[in-house]
Amino acid sequence: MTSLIRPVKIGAEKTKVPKTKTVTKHHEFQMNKTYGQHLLKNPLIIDAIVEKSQLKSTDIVLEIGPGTGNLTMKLLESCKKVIAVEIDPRMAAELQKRVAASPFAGHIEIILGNFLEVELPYFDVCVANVPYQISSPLVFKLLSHRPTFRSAVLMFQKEFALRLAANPGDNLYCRLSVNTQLLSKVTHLMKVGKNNFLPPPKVESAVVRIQPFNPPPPINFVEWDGLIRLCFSRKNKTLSGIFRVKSVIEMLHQNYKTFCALENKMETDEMTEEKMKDLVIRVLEENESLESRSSKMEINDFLKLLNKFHEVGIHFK
Ligand SMILES: C[S@@+](CC[C@H](N)C(=O)[O-])C[C@H]1O[C@@H](n2cnc3c(N)ncnc32)[C@H](O)[C@@H]1O
Repeated sequence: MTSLIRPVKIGAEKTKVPKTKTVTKHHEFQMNKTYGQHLLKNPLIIDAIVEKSQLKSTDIVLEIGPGTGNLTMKLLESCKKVIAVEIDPRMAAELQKRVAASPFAGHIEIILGNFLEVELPYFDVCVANVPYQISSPLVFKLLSHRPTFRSAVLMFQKEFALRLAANPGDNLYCRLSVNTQLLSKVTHLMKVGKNNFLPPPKVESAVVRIQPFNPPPPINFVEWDGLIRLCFSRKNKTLSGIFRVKSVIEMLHQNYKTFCALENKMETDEMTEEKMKDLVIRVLEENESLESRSSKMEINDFLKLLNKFHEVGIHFK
């Protein structure tokens, strides 16, 4: 359930049996591990995140998972308003109390709910130490939000952050890297050690900046992701090897027939699986991609390839 809360209704939602008991400056809380509750306790890291966010005094900032407000209080000093989406009513209540006792009482809106399910309002910048367990859907929810925001400065598990920012040839270059970098510029900003959190997580962390391209590229993301999913199914295999597999040809043949039906084109009896295979290999050959491996391909290489496939009626969804 999504609701705008003021005042916060404590106990509106049941929380799991707590695992870790943590005392912070403001309260005694029992942290809920399923919500990834690791509060930022180092003020220097908090200051660095706010500084890297390059906020304007007129900005509306979206914070995902404000917790007890350690980052929120700093954000409030640098912007017009913070909209904070928090799933745990105990955290939301604590935040509400903390802000009410500060000069920023009228500058916060708390949305109690699951970030992945709430309808997001307008915001200029997103800043958050996010719950790591929802990192991937969180990024794509932000990137599909309209109107496009200016930038997001986000703390993730280190390996996830490195994947987001990875370049062709890097070990961690993957589907997540190309899908994110198709839609935005990703910059790695800093590493953050476990001991800056309370309680410390098991993994190291890192902060990245994501700046969505505005306007977004005019690409059918379902088609794009279909191609990318296939190419990265074995990222070190040649495209020729990937596309010759029988199940892949069957899938592309089926897509071809569906596409013809949807476009009211004559169902071509002549298009057999054998011919589909020849067509696919011809496209790869003409595009000089037979020996290409996804692990080394740039975003533009994939875009060019997708266009070539579309030109001959080959679709990925
Ligand atoms: C890593 S803690 C960060 C807390 C705080 N921002 C800080 O840095 O001290 C993640 C926060 O996200 C909240 N959270 C977890 N899952 C969420 C979800 N799906 N939607 C919104 N908030 C969520 C947790 O309750 C917790 O407050």
